[in-house]
Amino acid sequence: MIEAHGLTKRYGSKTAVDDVSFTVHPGKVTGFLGPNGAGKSTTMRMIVGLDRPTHGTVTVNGRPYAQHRDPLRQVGALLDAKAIHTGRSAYNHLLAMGATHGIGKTRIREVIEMTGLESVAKKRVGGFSLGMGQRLGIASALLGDPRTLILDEPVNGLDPEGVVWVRNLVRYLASEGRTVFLSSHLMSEMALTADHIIVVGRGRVLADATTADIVARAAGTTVRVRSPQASRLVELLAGPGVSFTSTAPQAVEITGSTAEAIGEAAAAAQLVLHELTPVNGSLEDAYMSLTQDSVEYHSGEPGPHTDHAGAHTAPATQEGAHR
Ligand SMILES: Nc1ncnc2c1ncn2[C@@H]1O[C@H](COP(=O)(O)OP(=O)(O)OP(=O)(O)O)[C@@H](O)[C@H]1O
Repeated sequence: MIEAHGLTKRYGSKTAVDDVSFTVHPGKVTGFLGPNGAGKSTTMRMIVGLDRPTHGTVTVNGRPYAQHRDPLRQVGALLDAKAIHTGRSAYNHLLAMGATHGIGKTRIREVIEMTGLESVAKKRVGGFSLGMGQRLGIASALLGDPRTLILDEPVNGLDPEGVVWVRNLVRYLASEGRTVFLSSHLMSEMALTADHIIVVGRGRVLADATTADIVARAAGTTVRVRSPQASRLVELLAGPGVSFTSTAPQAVEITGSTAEAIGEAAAAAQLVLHELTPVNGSLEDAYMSLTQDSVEYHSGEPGPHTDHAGAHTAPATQEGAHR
């Protein structure tokens, strides 16, 4: 279990983490999402005592990290996969880590096997690919068989097989009753992996709910309609907050209304409908709408009409802008 209360971190005038409180529960995979610079890594670093909070507290399994006598058995962390002595072999790296906790060769061989590093375990870490480095970082985190795992971008650099492997591994670890807290920018992967999600933006918590609840917020906001009288239907439904995107002849996606309201309006006007489908939202949709005001580093639109001022593009609420 990880418990943060009023956690705050300032670097000079920059507030990286701003009065953040949350609980990460055992037996679940909790995803930690947020735009670049939102404060995820800083929060994770404070959890494992690598950064000192300016205010507030954070405990892991009931105590501040530094007060654990056997930290490797309490918390396994992957924070920066490159922060490993490059001259050592993977095996020797794990041996050196294990020596601090009396962890023997049997466990080292076990984690090497679990992470698929058998064929490169005796090679120098300096020659590792990004994916192999990530696997070694995960092996290091697992070494002490910890009750809590904190993984910052664990699938970064992994191939598709590796991504699925991490998903299955963290789900298995959570099913054993461990606390698993991981960050990722891959929304589709997070949707498949996490039971619960905490979203941060500009150092503050924007959402803390089950993945299903967060996705549900974005669901049902768009309804796909096909009708031979689509243009009549658009005229009928036009109003504040309702927008339309024509997707094909006689087909339109309507945002800002519900399937029930559209169906009833069509029936009252005796308009024929061939399709009336609420379009399920995705975690990405929900994330985008939650963080749209918290993104610090905006990209321009692709193509020749890039907004060179780098200004915030308007949310997709105008006609034709939704998809
Ligand atoms: N040591 C530091 N000194 C000064 N500012 C820092 C330091 N570490 C982080 N920051 C700033 O704090 C903010 C939060 O950074 P952090 O790395 O925690 O964000 P993040 O959510 O992990 O971002 P990303 O998704 O890009 O990894 C950023 O604006 C960053 O520039």
